[in-house]
Amino acid sequence: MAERIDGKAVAAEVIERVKRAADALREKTGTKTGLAVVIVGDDPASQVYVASKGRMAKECGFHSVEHRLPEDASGDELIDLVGRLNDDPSIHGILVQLPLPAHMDAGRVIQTISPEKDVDGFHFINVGKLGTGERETAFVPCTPAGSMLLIERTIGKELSGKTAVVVGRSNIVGKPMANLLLAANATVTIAHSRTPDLAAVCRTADVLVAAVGRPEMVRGDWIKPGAVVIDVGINRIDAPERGEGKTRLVGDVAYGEAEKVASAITPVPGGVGPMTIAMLMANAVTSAYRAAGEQPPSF
Ligand SMILES: Nc1nc(=O)c2c([nH]1)NC[C@@H]1CN(c3ccc(C(=O)N[C@@H](CCC(=O)O)C(=O)O)cc3)C=[N+]21
Repeated sequence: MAERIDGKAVAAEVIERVKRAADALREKTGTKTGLAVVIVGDDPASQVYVASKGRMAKECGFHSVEHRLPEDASGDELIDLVGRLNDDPSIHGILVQLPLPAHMDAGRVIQTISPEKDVDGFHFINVGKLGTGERETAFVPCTPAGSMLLIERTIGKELSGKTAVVVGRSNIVGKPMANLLLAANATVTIAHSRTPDLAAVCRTADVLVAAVGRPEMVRGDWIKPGAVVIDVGINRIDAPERGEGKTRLVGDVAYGEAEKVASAITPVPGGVGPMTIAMLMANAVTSAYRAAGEQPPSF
């Protein structure tokens, strides 16, 4: 049976280190790490995520602010708010919760966030820095950064000689994940919905990262025996066996099948999800260190 990679436990360790780093910075320079989360509309899933980000930020001793705009706010109103946060020296990290309402151009909004405060790592400047290996001053997107930390904890930092397959090519997960694996010297393939014989490609992977957003798409026989499997998917599906109208979370990997083949695998929930939030806190305190002219710790 595969080892179950405990993302919740690793995330708690990261949070502990963030808390200590934030305290140390405050003692040395008086800088209190400030994180602003902006949410537009009242999508219930987004509310839950934003609430847990706020809770975690407070736990880290941050100055934590939440800005809520109505569903029918204009793109310009949101951009004005981002501009004020850019100019506010008490704020070191800005996160605009995605998805935004359809009438807003999310890409345009993200590019108005100051790259120095872009703790999601979605701004072109940060994307370019990651792509060119300029890690010292970049922000790495939280989900790939957290996934990478789980891989390091499981098989180490050095992936030369290993084959990695990332299923999914989003700007938020797939592409930055591939860049991180490449930087660790893995031989990397990015596969996606139009890849012929996806199962055969996945079977080449010593490290398999599933980020497609399709419940339990990756089956047990897609997995190379002994592979490390990172399941980024968070899919809410109906669970009538739990009672009328009940739902449950599943990943992009059929866990029960995969754990019989893999050497290690992340569960859903309790795997990559908690790491995403922990890395957001790590990016925020890193930003505060940079703003204070101090060398941030590594997480
Ligand atoms: N600008 C922006 N940045 C984001 O990082 C961002 C976003 N927008 N929009 C939404 C997605 C989703 N996301 C998650 C974070 C934590 C969990 C998490 O902690 N999940 C728990 C379970 C949560 C539950 O029970 O629903 C787990 O997997 O164990 C999940 C999803 C961040 N996102």
